[in-house]
Amino acid sequence: MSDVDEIVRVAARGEGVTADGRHVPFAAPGDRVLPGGDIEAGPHHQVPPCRHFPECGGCQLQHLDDASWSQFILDRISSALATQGLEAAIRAPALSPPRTRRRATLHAESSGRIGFSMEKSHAIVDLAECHVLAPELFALVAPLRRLIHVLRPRRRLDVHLTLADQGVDLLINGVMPEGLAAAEAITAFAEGNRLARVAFDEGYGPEVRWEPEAVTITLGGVPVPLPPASFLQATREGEAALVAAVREVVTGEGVVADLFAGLGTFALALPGRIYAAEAGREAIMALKAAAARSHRTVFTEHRDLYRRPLTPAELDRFSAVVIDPPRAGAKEQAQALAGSKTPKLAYVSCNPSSFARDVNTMVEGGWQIDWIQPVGQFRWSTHVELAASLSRR
Ligand SMILES: C[S@@+](CC[C@H](N)C(=O)[O-])C[C@H]1O[C@@H](n2cnc3c(N)ncnc32)[C@H](O)[C@@H]1O
Repeated sequence: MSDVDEIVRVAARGEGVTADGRHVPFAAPGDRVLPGGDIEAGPHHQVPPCRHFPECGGCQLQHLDDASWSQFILDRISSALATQGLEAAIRAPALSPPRTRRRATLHAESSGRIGFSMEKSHAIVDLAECHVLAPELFALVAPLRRLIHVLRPRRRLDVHLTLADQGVDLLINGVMPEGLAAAEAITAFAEGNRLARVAFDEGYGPEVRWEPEAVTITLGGVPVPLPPASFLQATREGEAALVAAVREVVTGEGVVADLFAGLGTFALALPGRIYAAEAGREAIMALKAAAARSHRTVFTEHRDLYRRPLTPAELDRFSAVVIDPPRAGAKEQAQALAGSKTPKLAYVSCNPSSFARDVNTMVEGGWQIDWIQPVGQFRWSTHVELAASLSRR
């Protein structure tokens, strides 16, 4: 067999790729593709720990060891930069351990099936085990199966699970339970499993049915009211890695801007005075209330940064800017940053392609990438996150 049949890298969607460009599903770097198409496992091929792999859409890369998963993450970032003609120093990825996901959306149907959607299909994998969810979240799968039988939903449900300070916060989208039997079942379920909150949403906003104590999430040491279905970094470890990287960038005096601030993952973890902008009204109100109670100086603004990005003149007031947009990136805000005089930027991204596009705009405006810290908080998935330090050349 010739060398060309060895897997040399992993493509964006997770298939192994041979030196001559052939894509081979579930193959790791170092695996050899035998003439009949069978794979001979190499040193980076691990036995996938979960019985649901590869059908379950929750994980695509369980056949990779951590070294080749890290390399996959590095390749995604460097190839996204290369499409814009950029290069940068990329640090070793910070990988979240198994069973640390504190936020996940499962799907469920009236038969009681509950789990992630199958890879490339809407069918639900009925979860018997999970190696990515935090144990507190996975422990609810069996009780939820029983509850869903009682609720008899007419359509498929989305089940949002978040590990809050008080325990698991559950939001079920797609059904509004009616009648005494359902109400009793919900109370017994919530009490029996010590849930922090149970809410339902049939399309008109979440209706809370159980919340014995106001639910919070502690960010930067500050308990923040947690509105149902809020954004949170997927793991505590991922949050810590992103915060540590951002803190390396934001060191000076003056006011720091936190754009796309959410509940304040960065605003509350940074020293000094912070301006925080966010389009989610409930999130920015929660951050404002939490900051006031803890005597942190956080000036909050409810603002749509796509329609109304901060102007260069507004940006010039800040000693540093943190930006953490959704997957689409922040094209208009990057253009304004390119034209501003603010000296330092921490760019946190969940999409290397939009990150590279935005950063390219800034590089053309006189910025440079100092370093990139990749973060793998969606273990064994193809999602890649990062925090980058940028400064003026
Ligand atoms: C990736 S999350 C980051 C949140 C926060 N920095 C954190 O780490 O928890 C992106 C945030 O951008 C907010 N967002 C989405 N579109 C926005 C817009 N047009 N203007 C301002 N904020 C927006 C979302 O509500 C969400 O809180």
